[in-house]
Amino acid sequence: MPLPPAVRQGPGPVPKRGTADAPGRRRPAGRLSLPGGSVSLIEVRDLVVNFHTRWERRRGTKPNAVDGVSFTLRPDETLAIVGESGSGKTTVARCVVGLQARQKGAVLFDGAPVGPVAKRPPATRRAIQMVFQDPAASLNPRMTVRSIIAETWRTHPSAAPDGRSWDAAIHELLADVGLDADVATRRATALSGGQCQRVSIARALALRPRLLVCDEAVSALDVSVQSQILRLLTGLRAARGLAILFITHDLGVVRQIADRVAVMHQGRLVETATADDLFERPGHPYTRKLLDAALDLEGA
Ligand SMILES: Nc1ncnc2c1ncn2[C@@H]1O[C@H](COP(=O)(O)OP(=O)(O)OP(=O)(O)O)[C@@H](O)[C@H]1O
Repeated sequence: MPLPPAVRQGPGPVPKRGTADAPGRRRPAGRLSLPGGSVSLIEVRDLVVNFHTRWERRRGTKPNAVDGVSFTLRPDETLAIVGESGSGKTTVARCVVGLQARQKGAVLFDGAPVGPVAKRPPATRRAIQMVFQDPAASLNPRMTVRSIIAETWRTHPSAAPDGRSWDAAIHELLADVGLDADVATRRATALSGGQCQRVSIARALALRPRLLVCDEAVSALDVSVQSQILRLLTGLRAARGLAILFITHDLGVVRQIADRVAVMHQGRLVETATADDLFERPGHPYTRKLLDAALDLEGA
């Protein structure tokens, strides 16, 4: 039995059905105004994704991995998507980045529909960068950190530093993520998990993105390093005017980083609220269950 959507939003007035965060209404493509007059950086509209085999499609009994998900993300906010394992969070994130095909729905960037990453204009590809769960695995072990960052500029020459040396720009990026300049000459295999994740973030920042999609980006790190990386992301967001879409199953992480939270359950988005509202007044029974489970874990 599908759960009914309970959509709330703040700060500002509760949106009526049909505003950018309310499900169920289709709008023509174009720039999208949110309540409060700002424009959405990302709008995901009625997204449906499944991994059915032909046989499963014919039987029509297996649920979709993502089933009619809609949300918006403002250019300067951090939206966390939270939910238990298998609820569809990563699939939504991969659709936003263009790494996952969809059966239905749309992803709009700056008001314009965007498709698979290979078909996106270079400027859009640059603007949306992803930081993955396993920092060591997402860095080529045979390359130095310098080469890893320089490679992004070879792929996207328009993002390469202008009028100064690449080494100087790489050292500046490393400083921005809290790493010493000598890390540039090391390989990922000679770095800690936290250092690798900082390098992954520096690599993403090298392309001057407008959106960072972080998929369980701190799950593989121990708790103290998690907090450092979350503080780093919060600082970078403010300094660089970034939006962050943060995928996590961990409500403790949500509390540290998110402005707003979207809760997914069995492929559906069941509640969207400000982080404060969600923790103080969870609106949906599934959200309450998640919060209770997190409290039980804390108390254990
Ligand atoms: N490539 C794939 N092929 C087949 N099924 C897939 C594939 N990717 C995801 N799924 C299925 O889609 C559903 C949603 O998966 P997804 O990875 O998006 O969930 P998630 O909430 O991110 O879970 P987790 O927190 O464990 O990563 C799951 O049932 C999963 O088994």
